[in-house]
Amino acid sequence: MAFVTRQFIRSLSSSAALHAAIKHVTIIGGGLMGAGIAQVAASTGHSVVLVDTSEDILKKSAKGIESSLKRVAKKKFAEKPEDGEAFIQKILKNISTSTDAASVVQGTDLVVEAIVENLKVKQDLFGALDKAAPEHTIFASNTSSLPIADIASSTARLDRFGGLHFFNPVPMMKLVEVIKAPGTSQQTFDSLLEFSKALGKHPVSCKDTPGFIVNRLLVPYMLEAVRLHERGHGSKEDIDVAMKLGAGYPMGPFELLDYVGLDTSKFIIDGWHEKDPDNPLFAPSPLLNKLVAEGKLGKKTGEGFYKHK
Ligand SMILES: CCCCCCC[C@H](O)CC(=O)SCCNC(=O)CCNC(=O)[C@H](O)C(C)(C)COP(=O)([O-])OP(=O)([O-])OC[C@H]1O[C@@H](n2cnc3c(N)ncnc32)[C@H](O)[C@@H]1OP(=O)([O-])[O-]
Ligand SMILES: NC(=O)c1ccc[n+]([C@@H]2O[C@H](COP(=O)([O-])OP(=O)(O)OC[C@H]3O[C@@H](n4cnc5c(N)ncnc54)[C@H](O)[C@@H]3O)[C@@H](O)[C@H]2O)c1
Repeated sequence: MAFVTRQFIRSLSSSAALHAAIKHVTIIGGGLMGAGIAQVAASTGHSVVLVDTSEDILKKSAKGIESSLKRVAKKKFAEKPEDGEAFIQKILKNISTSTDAASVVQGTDLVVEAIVENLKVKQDLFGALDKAAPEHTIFASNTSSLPIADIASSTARLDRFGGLHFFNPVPMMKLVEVIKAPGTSQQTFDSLLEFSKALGKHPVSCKDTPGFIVNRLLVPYMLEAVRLHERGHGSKEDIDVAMKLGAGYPMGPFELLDYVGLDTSKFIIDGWHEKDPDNPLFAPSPLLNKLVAEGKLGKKTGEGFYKHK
C-alpha cells in the first residue's frame, strides 16, 4: 500500500514536473506555420529556438514575425503606441534562430516540427533529433495530413511523441488539434494539451486518423470547389463570394488555398490519393497541379489562383 502511494505520488510529481518543464521550445521550420508558432510561443513567455535550413530563410521568418507582432501591437496598444515597441522587443528577445537542429535540441523540452509535408523528410529529421535530444524532450508534428504514428516510427520515443496541429494564421486562429497516436502516453498527451492552453489556444483531442477533425472536412470541401470551377460551373471569384456571403466563411475556398499554400495543399492531396486511389474525394486536380508546376504557390510566392501584392 505504502509502495503504491509512493509510486502514485512520484508519478504525480513527475507529471507536474513534466508540465512545468515545457519552457524551452524548438520549432523546426520557419515558414508560414513555424514562424507563427514561434511567435505565439514567445509571446506567452516560452524561450524559443527557430530552426530552418538557411540564414536567409530565418531572416525572412524573423521579418514576418516582427510585422505580425506590429499588427498585434497596433491593436493592443492603440491608446499608447509607445508601449507597443517595448512589447515587440520583449517578445523578440525570447526567440533565437539556428540552422543546426541537432545542437539546439539538447536544451529543449518540446520540439514542434513544421517542415515540408513529406513523410520521409519528417522521419529523417526526427530520426536524427531522437539521438540528440534529452530523454524528457517531447516531439510533436504540425502535420496536416500524415499519420503521427508513421512519423514517430523513426524514433525510439513513441510515448513522448504526439501531434500539435495549429491553424493558419497561427497568431489569430484559436484552435489546436492535439493528436494522441497509439503510442503516445497519457502524460505526453496531457503535457501537449497544457502547452496548447499556455499558448492561449483552445485544444481539441483528436485520434490519429487522416486529417484529424478539421482537414478531414475541409480538404474535400476545398477540392470540390476547385472541381466545380474546373467543370466550368462557377468562376473562382463567384465561388469565393458565394461561400463568404452564403455560408459565412471568412475566406472563400480559392482565397484560402492561396493563403495555405498550393504546394502544401498538393502534398496533402497527393498523399491521400496515393493511399486511397479510388476515393473520388481525394482525386488530384489538374488546375492545382498546373499552378504548382508553374511555381504559383499562392500568397507566399505572390501568385496562386489569384495575384497578390
Ligand atoms: C486542398 C487542401 C487544403 C487544406 C489545407 C489545410 C491546411 C492546414 O492543415 C489547416 C489550416 O490552417 S486551414 C486554414 C485555417 N484558416 C482559416 O480558415 C483562415 C480564414 N480566415 C480568417 O479567419 C480571416 O480572414 C483572418 C483571421 C486570416 C483575417 O481576418 P480578416 O478580418 O478577414 O481580415 P484582415 O483585415 O486581414 O485582418 C483583420 C485583423 O486581424 C489581425 N491579423 C490578421 N492576420 C494576422 C497575422 N498574421 N498576424 C497578426 N495579426 C493578424 C490584424 O489585427 C488585422 O488587422 P490589420 O489592421 O490588418 O493589421
Ligand atoms: N500552410 C498551412 O496553412 C498549414 C496549416 C497547418 C499545418 N500545416 C503543416 O505545417 C507544415 C509546414 O507548413 P508551412 O505552410 O509552414 O510550409 P512552408 O513551406 O511555409 O515552410 C516550411 C519550412 O520548412 C523548412 N524546412 C524544410 N525542410 C526542413 C528541414 N529538414 N529542417 C529545417 N527546416 C526545413 C523550409 O525551408 C520552409 O521554410 C506542413 O507539415 C503543413 O502540412 C500547414
